[in-house]
Amino acid sequence: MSADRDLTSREVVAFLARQVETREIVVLLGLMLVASLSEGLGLVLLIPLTQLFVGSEGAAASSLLASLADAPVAALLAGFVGLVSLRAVIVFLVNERRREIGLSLGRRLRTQAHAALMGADWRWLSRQHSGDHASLVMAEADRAAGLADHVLVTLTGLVTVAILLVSTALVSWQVAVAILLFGGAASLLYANFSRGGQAEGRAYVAAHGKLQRLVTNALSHLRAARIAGAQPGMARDFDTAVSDLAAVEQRYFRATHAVNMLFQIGAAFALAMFVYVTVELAAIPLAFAIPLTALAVRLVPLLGSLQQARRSWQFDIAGLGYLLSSLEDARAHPDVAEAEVPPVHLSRELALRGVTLTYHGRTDAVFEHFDMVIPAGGIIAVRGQSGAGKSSLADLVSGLIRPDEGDLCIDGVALGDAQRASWRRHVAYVEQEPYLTPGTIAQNIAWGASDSPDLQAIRDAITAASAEFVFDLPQGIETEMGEDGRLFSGGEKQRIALARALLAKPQLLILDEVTAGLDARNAEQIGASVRALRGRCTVLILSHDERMLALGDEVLDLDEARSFRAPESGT
Ligand SMILES: Nc1ncnc2c1ncn2[C@@H]1O[C@H](COP(=O)(O)OP(=O)(O)OP(=O)(O)O)[C@@H](O)[C@H]1O
Repeated sequence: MSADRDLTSREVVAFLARQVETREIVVLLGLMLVASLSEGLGLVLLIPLTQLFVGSEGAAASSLLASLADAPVAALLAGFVGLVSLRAVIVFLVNERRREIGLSLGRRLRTQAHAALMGADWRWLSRQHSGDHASLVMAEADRAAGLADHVLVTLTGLVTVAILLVSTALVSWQVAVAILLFGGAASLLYANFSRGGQAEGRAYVAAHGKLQRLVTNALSHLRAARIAGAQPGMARDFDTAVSDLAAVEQRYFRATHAVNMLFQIGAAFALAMFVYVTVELAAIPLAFAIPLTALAVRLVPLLGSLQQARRSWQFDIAGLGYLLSSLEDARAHPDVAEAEVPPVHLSRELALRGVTLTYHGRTDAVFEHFDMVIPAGGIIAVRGQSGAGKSSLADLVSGLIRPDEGDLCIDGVALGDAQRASWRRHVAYVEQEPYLTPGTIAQNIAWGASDSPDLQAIRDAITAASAEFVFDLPQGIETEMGEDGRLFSGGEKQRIALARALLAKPQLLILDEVTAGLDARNAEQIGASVRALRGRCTVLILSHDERMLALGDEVLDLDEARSFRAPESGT
C-alpha cells in the first residue's frame, strides 16, 4: 500500500466535503462569520474610545465613525465589552463544533479503513502486513481527520483576515491596500517554503509504517525470538527504525521552525513599515493610528497561524493520500459478499473440478487443472512436502479463496461467489497455532459463534474434543487463558481450539497440522475425537504427522497426485 503522488488542495477539500455534513459546515461558517464580525467591530470601536484620550482632531473619516464618535462613553464601553464577550462565546462554540467534526471524521475514517480491510479478498490480504493495517486504522486515520481541523482553522483565519481588512479600510483604505499587497507577496513567498510538506509527510508515513511493522512483528514472535536469541538483532532494527522516524520528524520540525523564524522577521519588518507609513508618510491622526496598530498587531499572529496551518495541512495530506490509496486498493480486491442464497448443504460429495491456482508474483501454479472428489462424512488425510499446497487446498475447499480456473462443487453444484461465502459458515478450521483471545475458556470456545451458545453446548463441545481436563480446573470453563492462550500447553490449546470448531457443528472440518509438536498422548486424544466424527462430518486432515495421516479413510499425496477421488466409504 502506498501513495506516491501529491494530492491537490481541491481533492482534499472535495474529499472532506463528502465526509462532513453540509449542515455542519454551514452552521460552523455562520458562527465563524459572526465571530469575525464582532472582532472587526470591536476593533473599530477602539477609534471613538481612543479619541476620548487623544482628542478627535482630524478624525471624521467616515459617517459610521462620525456617528460612533458622538455616542455616549458608557454606550461605547458597553458595546466594546458586549462584542468581546459575544466573540468569546462564539469562539467557544466554534471550537466545540470543530472538535466534534474532527472526532467524528476520525471515527468515520477509522471505520471505513477497518471495513475495507476486513472486507478484502484473502489472497490480497495475505500479501499485506498487519503492521501497515494497524498504522492505517490508528495513526493515518487520525492524521487525515486532523486535516479537517487545519481546513477549518484556515477558513476561520481567512474570514477573520477579510473582516479585519474591511475594518482597516473603514479607517484608511490606503493602509488596507498596503496590507493586502504586502500580505499577498508574503503568502506567495511562504507558499514556496510549504511546498516540500507532502514529501515530508510521505517520509513520515513510510518511517512510521516501518516502525509499526517491526513492533507488531516482534510482539507476535517474542517467544521464538527469545529462544532463538534474536533479540539483539531485533533491538538494532528497532533502534534504526526509531532513529529514522525521529530524523523525519526532526526535518519537519526544523523546516517548520525555520518558516516561523522567517515569518517573525517578516512580520516585524511589516509592522515597522506599517507604523512608518501610518505615522510618518500618511500622517494619520493618533486617534486612528492607535486602533490601526491594534488591527495590525491582531493580524500578525493570525497570519502566523494561517501559515502554520498550511504547513501542517501539507504534511497531513500525505496521511490522507495513503489512507485513500489504501482504501482504493483494498476495495479493488473485495471479498465475496454474502447474499441471500439458498443454504449450501453437503450431503453427497465435495469436489474441486479443473482447479488452477497461481499466486500473485509467482510463475509456477500450485494447482493446475486439479480434480478432487471426497465423499461427505469421510475423513481424508492430505500429505505433501512443505510448499506442496496443503494450506492452499484448505483455502480452496473452505471457499476462502477462488481458484483462477475451475470450481469448488458441493453435491455436484459449482459454487458461485455468494454461495462460496455462504459455504464458509459451514466450515471449521483448526490451525497449527490456534488464535486464542485473552479471555476465559468459555469465551474462547464461543468465539465466532453467531448466537451465544448455552453452557451445555460448550460442555458437549469440550467433551467431543477430548478436552475434559477443563472440567478439573478450579475455575472450569471460566479459567482465563492469557494472551494467545499462554497459560496452557500446546496440546490443551489445540483441544480447546477443536472444541470451538466442533461447537459450530461444521459440515467440513479442516485440521491443519494440529498435532505438530504434540506428544503421543495429546495426539491420541485429538485422534480419538476425529475418529468419533466419522460419518457425521467431513474431515480434511493436512499433516506431515503419520499418526494423523493414519486416521484418513484415504490419503491424498499432493507430491504425487494431480487428481484424486476417494471411494465412498465414509458414509
Ligand atoms: N499468499 C501467497 N502468495 C504467494 N505465494 C504463496 C502464498 N501462499 C502460499 N504461497 C506459495 O504457494 C505454495 C504452496 O503453499 P502452501 O502454504 O499451500 O503449502 P503447504 O503445503 O501448506 O506448506 P507447509 O507444509 O510448509 O505449510 C508455496 O510455494 C508457497 O510459497
